[in-house]
Amino acid sequence: MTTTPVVELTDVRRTYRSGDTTTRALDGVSLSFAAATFTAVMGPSGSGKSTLLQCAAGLDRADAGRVRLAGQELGALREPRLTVIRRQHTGFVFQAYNLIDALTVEQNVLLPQRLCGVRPDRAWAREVLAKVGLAGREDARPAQLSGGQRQRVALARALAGRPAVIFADEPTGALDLQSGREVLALLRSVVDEYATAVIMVTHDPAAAAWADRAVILADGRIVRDLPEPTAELIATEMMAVTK
Ligand SMILES: Nc1ncnc2c1ncn2[C@@H]1O[C@H](COP(=O)(O)OP(=O)(O)OP(=O)(O)O)[C@@H](O)[C@H]1O
Repeated sequence: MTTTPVVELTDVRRTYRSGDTTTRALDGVSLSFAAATFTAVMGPSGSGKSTLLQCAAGLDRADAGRVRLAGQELGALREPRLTVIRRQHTGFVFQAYNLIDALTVEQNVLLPQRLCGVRPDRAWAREVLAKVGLAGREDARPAQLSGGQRQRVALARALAGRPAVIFADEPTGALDLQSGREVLALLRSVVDEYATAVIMVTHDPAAAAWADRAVILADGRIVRDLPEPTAELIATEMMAVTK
């Protein structure tokens, strides 16, 4: 069975210029991500992981190459349309949760729908909150929750729009081991139960081992693409590229 990739990058390049300095953050990256797959993006600091995520999500524009998201080529789109595509098809989870403290848990989850002008689906919000283990905490404020619980609210918010792909940038970076594992197990079950694609940047080989695939970047290029990676294999390969 062949399926159209949810996200596809073809020979993507992204260069940053500041003053006389030019940095090739992405230097010819081609990758595709299918539905119901969990990919970890790894690599040394400065290797281009966040840039890859931003370009794949349409938050940053490639200088050259093609990015397709949910069947649409992003390079051809102007900002308002790009925003619509992003809101319709993507969800985001960040290391710092990015919740709004003045809103309740449920209001945070429904915020992207309100911003889209879509009628908020409270029943679905409650379902995704139950999915992440927060049934009964709908009226709490983020400040009343632990870091792990806040990240689970962020995941519920990402799920609320029924995205084809969730981009997660170091989602366990600020969490203790146990809370981090809970978030990773949830990402895994979202992939398996909802057929969402998850693309997660992480520095942690143990976190990456929850994925179906680990892609390792160095100097803006893909240097490893490992199927069914174990933490040991990832750690070994990371050492090899960091040398
Ligand atoms: N806005 C920017 N302006 C100038 N240079 C940038 C900008 N964003 C990223 N870079 C540079 O591009 C390269 C790749 O950065 P990127 O943040 O994608 O790497 P990363 O692998 O995510 O790093 P880290 O693991 O430290 O977060 C780095 O050399 C970085 O300094």
